[in-house]
Amino acid sequence: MSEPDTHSTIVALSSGAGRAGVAVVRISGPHVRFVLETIAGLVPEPRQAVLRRLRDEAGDVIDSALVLYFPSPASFTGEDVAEFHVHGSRAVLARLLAVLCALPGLRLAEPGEFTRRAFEAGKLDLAAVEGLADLIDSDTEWQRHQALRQMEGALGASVTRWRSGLVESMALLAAEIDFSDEGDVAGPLVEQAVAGVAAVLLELRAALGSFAMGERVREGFVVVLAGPPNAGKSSLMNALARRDVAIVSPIAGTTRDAIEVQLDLAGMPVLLVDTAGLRDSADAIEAEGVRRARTLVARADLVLSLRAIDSEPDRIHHDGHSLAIVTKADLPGPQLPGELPISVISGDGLDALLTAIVARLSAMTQAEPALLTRERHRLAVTQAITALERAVESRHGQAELLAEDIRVAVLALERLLGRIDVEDVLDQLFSGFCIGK
Ligand SMILES: Nc1nc2c(ncn2[C@@H]2O[C@H](COP(=O)(O)OP(=O)(O)OP(=O)(O)O)[C@@H](O)[C@H]2O)c(=O)[nH]1
Ligand SMILES: [K+]
Ligand SMILES: [Mg+2]
Repeated sequence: MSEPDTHSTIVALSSGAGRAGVAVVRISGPHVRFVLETIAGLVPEPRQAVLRRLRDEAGDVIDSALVLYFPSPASFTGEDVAEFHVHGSRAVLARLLAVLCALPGLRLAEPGEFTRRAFEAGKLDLAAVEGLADLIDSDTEWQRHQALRQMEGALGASVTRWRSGLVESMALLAAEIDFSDEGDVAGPLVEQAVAGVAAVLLELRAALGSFAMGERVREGFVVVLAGPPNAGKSSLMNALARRDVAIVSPIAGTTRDAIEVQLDLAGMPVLLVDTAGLRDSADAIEAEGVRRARTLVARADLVLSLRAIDSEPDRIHHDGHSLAIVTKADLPGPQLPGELPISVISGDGLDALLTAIVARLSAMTQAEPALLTRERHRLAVTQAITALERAVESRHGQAELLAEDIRVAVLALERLLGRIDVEDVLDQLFSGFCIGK
């Protein structure tokens, strides 16, 4: 989106497209009061829903609607905003949008344009905009929880606190530079400034530690099914997904490509991956499948390591990275200590397996949702940490150099909230937004 024009009033369907009981059309900009008078015949009291017939220029009724008015500045975008809650029919929406866009000064919004106006009015910082995007995309409880916290400004509040700590240290250094004689050793003000920086550093390192978790919650924990051919990997995949995602057959080497399915396990987003049975194969395609399976096992958050109960129990691995599972427990055979028995035929052991998976993944996480959720956040905080480490480790006593390192860190942190470099991030983010957000 290049140079958005902010003089027009933007119009969009803000609820999902398609037939529905109710659809919400939202407008924002300087012509909102005029639009309300023209099509609803009045400007309602702020934030109070009124039931009105909406009419076109010829006076024909478009639909009856709940109409809401949010005067500037107390609105989502900071501008005058109105909402029309109409019946969610394609014909009603087509007519209403056509009538609105025919009015002078009105046009359809571009994707993310409401949010962009909110950002530009200072209603949301960039991290909060990202939180809003994640909330709209959230599929599971964990994602909703994390996104909501970010949208409500958790990262923004932390950055503001870190920044003010650093600015205070810079002020101490400025005082030191102004008042000390040249050649002096580090005075008490420098000591105090360095202590302030060290305190912020501690918090930045803790936040960085939460990044892996934040990214996992956004993108899903990767859980990989692995084991020899015919161990029952695809059968378990289908049982956990509750549908026929993967082909199951008694022929060893049935699965070749990795097959992925997204699951919501007790609110936790999981990407479950079925893989080719691990064995040495002369078949080039199967061998490639096995190679891919090994790569997936290496980057998984958790490996479900399967063995059929009627197979030779040669080796068993259940390290911190994997759960040992013995399949086909409805058949006779030896069960090894530490193995979780399951049968997709009887359904035995499946609930216990789900509980075990959730427990394993939960153990990787902390109670608080992560502050950093995107690579952009990780980069900015890493840059700030690098600059501050340089400040406290090697610049003792050199007030000017210290102040410069702190300034670099402050700039990196400001990037998180969008005070600088904002256009690139916004363009990328809003291209993923739907119209009306
Ligand atoms: N009795 C019994 N048979 C099972 C069970 N789970 C899977 N099977 C059978 O075992 C055979 C192999 O199952 P798959 O799910 O295709 O095994 P896989 O590990 O995906 O095999 P590849 O993709 O070839 O590596 C099929 O005939 C399944 O019906 C089970 O719990 N009990
Ligand atoms: K098979
Ligand atoms: Mg398979």
